Amino acid sequence: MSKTFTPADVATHKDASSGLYIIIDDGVYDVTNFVDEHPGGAKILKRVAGKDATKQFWKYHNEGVLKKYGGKLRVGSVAEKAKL
Ligand code: HEM
Repeated sequence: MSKTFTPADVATHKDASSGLYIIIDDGVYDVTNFVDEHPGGAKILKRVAGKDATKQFWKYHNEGVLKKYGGKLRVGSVAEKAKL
């Protein structure tokens, strides 16, 4: 199911109780159940939860990562681009 989120909606999902959402490009990803298996570590993902992590994401990953995990983790799209 795909939803449309504003950056403000995503910002409410920044801890384990509300779920950990991050924005990459125009996508919103729920990484709540992924943090513990993230090869880059849980800490770094928790730090960007609720935020636009596009810059950080593309610094450490390539297209293949979103192709592999995007289908499983993507919960929707951002209505407007977050200001960095
Ligand atoms: C949907 C979100 C994400 C997914 C599915 C994901 C997945 C992965 C995967 C599969 C790797 C292993 C390396 C590779 O195959 O390229 C990795 C490494 C890493 N990730 Fe992520 N990641 C996500 C978000 C992030 C974010 C937002 C950050 C930074 C804030 C981050 C930081 C890192 C770092 C530092 C590494 C280690 C790179 C290295 O050892 O060279 N990741 N991630």
